Amino acid sequence: METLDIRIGMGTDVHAFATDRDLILGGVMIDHDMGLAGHSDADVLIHAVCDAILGAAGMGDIGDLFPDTDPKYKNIDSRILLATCARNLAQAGYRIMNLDCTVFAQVPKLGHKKQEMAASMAETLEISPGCVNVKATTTEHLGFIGRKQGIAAQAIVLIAAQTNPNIRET
Ligand SMILES: Nc1ccn([C@@H]2O[C@H](COP(=O)(O)O)[C@@H](O)[C@H]2O)c(=O)n1
Ligand SMILES: C[C@@]1(CO)OP(=O)(O)OP(=O)(O)OC[C@H]1O
Repeated sequence: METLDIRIGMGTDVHAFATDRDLILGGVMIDHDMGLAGHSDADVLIHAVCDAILGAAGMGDIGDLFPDTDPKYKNIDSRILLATCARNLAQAGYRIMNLDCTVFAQVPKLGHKKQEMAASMAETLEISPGCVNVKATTTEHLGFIGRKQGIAAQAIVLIAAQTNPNIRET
């Protein structure tokens, strides 16, 4: 007889706006006069998703796997980091049931890019686009986001594994 092993994880990330940087969210280039500062491409949305996946699997956080002191991650496309997290998750015997995310940005407007961001992350994770939802909100001009100093993101993911109770865990 099989039992269902399900786990939940959440992730949060924040990056400051910076000049002379592209703005990339969920692996999608967003047209804006500022990008985000970071060691990698600073894709704050993907970083939150990585942390949600790692959290659900009990695998630490993004900085444990990809330290920002390692030159090999300098300006790296965060989809590569996300694909690594997905691979580690699969190797641990889990699959993603659904992923829900929120981007907190006063600017730019993101409504027209939400589907594209969801589809992009679904493609990288090799899951159905229907399993991924991306939302956006301003903070009504309050706080650092409201002052247009940066963008934050949160993600929550549900993962599941089929386990066989006849196999004793050591
Ligand atoms: N950068 C943003 C932020 C929000 N939206 C869309 O606006 C709606 C809600 O915004 P509130 O700040 O009033 O919560 C919602 O439909 C968001 O998708 C946006 O397009 N870009
Ligand atoms: C992704 C990494 C690694 O390049 O760098 P950043 O782009 O600075 O991102 P952050 O979310 O601060 O932390 C994770 C880092 O280790």
